[in-house]
Amino acid sequence: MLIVAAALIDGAGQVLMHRRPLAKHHGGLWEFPGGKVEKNESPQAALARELAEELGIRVDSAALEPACFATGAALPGSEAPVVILLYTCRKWAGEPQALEGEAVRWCSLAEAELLQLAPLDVDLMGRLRV
Ligand SMILES: Nc1nc2c([nH]c(=O)n2[C@H]2C[C@H](O)[C@@H](COP(=O)(O)OP(=O)(O)OP(=O)(O)O)O2)c(=O)[nH]1
Repeated sequence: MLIVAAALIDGAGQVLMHRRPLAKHHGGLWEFPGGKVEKNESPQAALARELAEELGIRVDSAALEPACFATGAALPGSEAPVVILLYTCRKWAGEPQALEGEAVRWCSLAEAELLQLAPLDVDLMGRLRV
């Protein structure tokens, strides 16, 4: 299963983290915002769609820069391993809000590393260079 996620980085070098809905898989853990790539969708288009749905911001595909990836075991009921592609993004329109999740917060990378992160987001965080 292919997942895409974004490290939104503001002018002060802070990154936006998203807290997953409590009732979902890894509920309450923090992650880079994003979600599943649908059939016949490009990763960049999927990420722009997920950021609009989840945060209410508009992102141009050209503003998404590939950063790193992480892989994990298949989810229960699926045989396909989880692959997450992380992009950095420094330009968007609108103010990010938690439209679907529990919360969003801006933090320095050092602060973000101390959040209770979803397992694959721990790997992404360790590989992210901004
Ligand atoms: N960000 C992140 N996602 C993970 C990890 N491990 C893991 O299995 N996933 C899976 C869970 C979700 O199915 C998917 C994230 O996509 P999503 O946020 O759109 O999925 P969701 O739980 O809202 O599921 P759905 O209601 O859309 O079906 O990636 C992880 O460590 N970090």
